[in-house]
Amino acid sequence: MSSAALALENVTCTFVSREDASQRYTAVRDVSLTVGAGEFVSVVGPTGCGKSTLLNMGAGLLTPSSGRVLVFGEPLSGINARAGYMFQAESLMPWRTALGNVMAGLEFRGVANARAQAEDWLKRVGLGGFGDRYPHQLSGGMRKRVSLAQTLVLDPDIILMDEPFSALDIQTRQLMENEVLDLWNAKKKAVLFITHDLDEAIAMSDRVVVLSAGPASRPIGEFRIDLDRPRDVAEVRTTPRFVDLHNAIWAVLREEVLKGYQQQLAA
Ligand SMILES: Nc1ncnc2c1ncn2[C@@H]1O[C@H](COP(=O)(O)OP(=O)(O)OP(=O)(O)O)[C@@H](O)[C@H]1O
Repeated sequence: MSSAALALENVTCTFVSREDASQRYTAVRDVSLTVGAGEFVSVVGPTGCGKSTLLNMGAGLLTPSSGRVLVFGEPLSGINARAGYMFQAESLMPWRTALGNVMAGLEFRGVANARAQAEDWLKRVGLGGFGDRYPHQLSGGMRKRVSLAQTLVLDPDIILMDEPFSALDIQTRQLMENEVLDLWNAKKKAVLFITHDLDEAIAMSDRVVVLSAGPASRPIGEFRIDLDRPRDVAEVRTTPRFVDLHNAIWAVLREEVLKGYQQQLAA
């Protein structure tokens, strides 16, 4: 049997409060989640439910309190070297040019033709002529493209994305989503994509997993997205099948979003 690219097996993550060590908070409990090789999986759920916690465990940045993480069948210890990450926050080094940022990971690995590979990836994300610009000389969308090139230039087998486009305006965001889908289509890497935006999750994914509101979140629904590919994220939203899927998933998610909202008000 071929093993999944990434498998979280019965993982629980309990945080100890910094202020009071006797206080504990279980963010996620007994979660099992797999991403097959070449599969695009999104996790949606109310704010604070533990989506980033799951991703961080997959990245090896956080060790589960119980359960385990498997990467292509092997138990993960330490940082997941087969994964590339793209987070919501800006991750570019302000003192390096766009090209310098894309090259950094390759240089760190001692790759011989780092410059040529980085230039190639900048072209692929539509920034061929912008290699010598510094991050502050680029728009928000361009900086995201540089981040994308920075992640993909390392050719990771698993791509972990935590709300990478949430800071962008809707048009730029849809352009970026389509670009990611095109790049993914060409290479078919395993993707774990975290978002609070159900439309985005459906438009991009092969499978959408819904997490319950915290504490002790767990998956409460899983939906296969059988929309044809290639997809245009803006166009696909108008198809009847998309609307059906949206209604079905929202029926599960709605209650949890309301619970999450109430908890925030109470906190
Ligand atoms: N290092 C930590 N120490 C203590 N509690 C934490 C820590 N990291 C996360 N938490 C708590 O765990 C819960 C889950 O956080 P997480 O960031 O995974 O949620 P999320 O679903 O990604 O949230 P959002 O949608 O708002 O980004 C939250 O209640 C958060 O406050």
